[in-house]
Amino acid sequence: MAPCTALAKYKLVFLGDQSVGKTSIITRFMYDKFDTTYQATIGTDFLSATMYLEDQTVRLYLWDTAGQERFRSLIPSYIRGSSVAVIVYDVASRQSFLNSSNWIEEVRTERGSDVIVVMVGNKTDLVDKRQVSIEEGEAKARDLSVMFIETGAKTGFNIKALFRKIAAALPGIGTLSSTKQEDMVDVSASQFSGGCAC
Ligand SMILES: Nc1nc2c(ncn2[C@@H]2O[C@H](COP(=O)(O)OP(=O)(O)OP(=O)(O)O)[C@@H](O)[C@H]2O)c(=O)[nH]1
Repeated sequence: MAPCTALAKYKLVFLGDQSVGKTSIITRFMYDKFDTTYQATIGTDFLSATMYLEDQTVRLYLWDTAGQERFRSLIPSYIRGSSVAVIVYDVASRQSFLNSSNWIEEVRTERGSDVIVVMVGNKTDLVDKRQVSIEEGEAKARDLSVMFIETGAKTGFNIKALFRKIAAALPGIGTLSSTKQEDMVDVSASQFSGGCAC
């Protein structure tokens, strides 16, 4: 087994209503693939990614949770210990946007301010079905003091930018002093597949 080098590790939990695109965002980031068939996440899925930043490597543990109501009681245990909470809504579903407040509240209850929260409006390709404008998303994020970005898992729009934004905000990655930190983070991910137990 390879020796463990000091590697910064972070838990990212993906939350949001059923079918907003949590799994699709992760799949696009990890494998650059998109699947139109919907397969509900059962409980939670777990992936580990190594991310190569400008001058350091970090390991991200991605927790892809189920949006379905019947798994709701499990959510606090998934949020526990997370460094980052990614709250996803569907820009074509106003309800999922409204519900994003509840998800953020749940994160705050569990983690207080010890967590980076990113609100993500996904499915930007659904131009004709859009029910939530980017301005509304930005305003809500500002009100709730969380980060914000719109993405399109289907087209790949802003997926790398999302992870770049997260990486630049991670505690311990603050050595990049530029105000444009995000621009300095080169994101590429590979699935971690053993070799080191850390
Ligand atoms: N048009 C469009 N469809 C998308 C996009 N992202 C996801 N979808 C579709 O939306 C459906 C749900 O996507 P998932 O990624 O499974 O959603 P989820 O949030 O993980 O769902 P749960 O596991 O039930 O919580 C699938 O049919 C995806 O193909 C997108 O950017 N654009």
